[in-house]
Amino acid sequence: MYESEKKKEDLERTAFRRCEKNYKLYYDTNNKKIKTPKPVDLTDVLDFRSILDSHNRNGDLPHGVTLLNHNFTSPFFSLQSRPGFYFIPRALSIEKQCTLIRESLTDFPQPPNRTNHNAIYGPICDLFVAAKEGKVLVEDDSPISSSEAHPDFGHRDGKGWTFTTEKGESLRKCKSISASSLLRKLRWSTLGLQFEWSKRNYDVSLPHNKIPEALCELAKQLAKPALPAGVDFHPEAAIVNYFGLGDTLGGHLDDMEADWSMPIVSLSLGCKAIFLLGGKSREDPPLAMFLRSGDVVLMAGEARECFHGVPRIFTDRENAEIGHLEEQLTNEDDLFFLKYIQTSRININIRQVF
Ligand SMILES: O=C(O)CCC(=O)C(=O)O
Ligand SMILES: [Fe+2]
Repeated sequence: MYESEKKKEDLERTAFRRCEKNYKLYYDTNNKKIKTPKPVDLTDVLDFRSILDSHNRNGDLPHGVTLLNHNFTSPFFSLQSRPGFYFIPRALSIEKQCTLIRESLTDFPQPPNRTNHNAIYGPICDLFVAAKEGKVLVEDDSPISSSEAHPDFGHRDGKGWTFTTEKGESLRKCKSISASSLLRKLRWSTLGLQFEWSKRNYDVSLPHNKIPEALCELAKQLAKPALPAGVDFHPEAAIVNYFGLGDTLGGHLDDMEADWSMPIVSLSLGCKAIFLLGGKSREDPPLAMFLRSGDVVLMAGEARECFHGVPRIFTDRENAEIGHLEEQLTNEDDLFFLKYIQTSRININIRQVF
């Protein structure tokens, strides 16, 4: 057996990996004609919204789950087995969810913020608008003079990529990709201090803007349940994750921030997902829970040492649970946002780095 295969098999032996596989999207191989997802047993998935609703009806709470009620946020849950973890169901109003969805697709991926597309295409401006207008990104072979090249735009070998509305013959000689495919393939963008994925650390030398004021204020408010009175959270960086059908986020730790007593404030938008919260070892069996649009998770203190990930998002009508967004995003201007979010999930997680 190759070393890499052996490593993979070893990895699959961990409790976290087995749990991921349990919830991941697989297709039924028996039916070759229609692609049908394999059914998944969801009975063990914690559902904090229904726990809250049933608590409001009859006062019940499952063992090990605590409900807290401070006056600065909606009611929120903590778990006896995972100190430092907090779940705030329906923390974001529908209007706020819509605003954040719009921003995540327009402003947040704008340079100098970087996205997964930077490595191949350099910085891309106005991707969402280009996708809406049916544009195509083409490699421009003409050498760019140094006066034309923007210092942040990282054009390599004097070549750059530009959007065009041209179609057909003229594009055949160039490398090209449609803006709508690029939008579908957008997996992350980074705000504030830029996270450098290859080094798994922040590169403070990269050009960056501050976290947008409204997002900063929202995160500060939402962080309060995880912090002692009088201690403030200072957002310096955020990662926006974009998930389409079949996309997952593997089990990981976020350990590149200096002060682990500070929470990671994590906002869910769009289609419902399953979130796995493991323990300090990949061998600890994770807890699975639903994350719906508008839910917020905080991970501080000991919970910062817990492996976590997203093995599944649900994009089908019944399970996505985005009816409230469909009712809200009905203006002509919003239809392209709606079309995107009907089959996607967006996560914004906000961090204090130093
Ligand atoms: O998508 C999520 O809910 C979690 C995201 C996350 O853990 C991360 O980006 O570090
Ligand atoms: Fe994370």
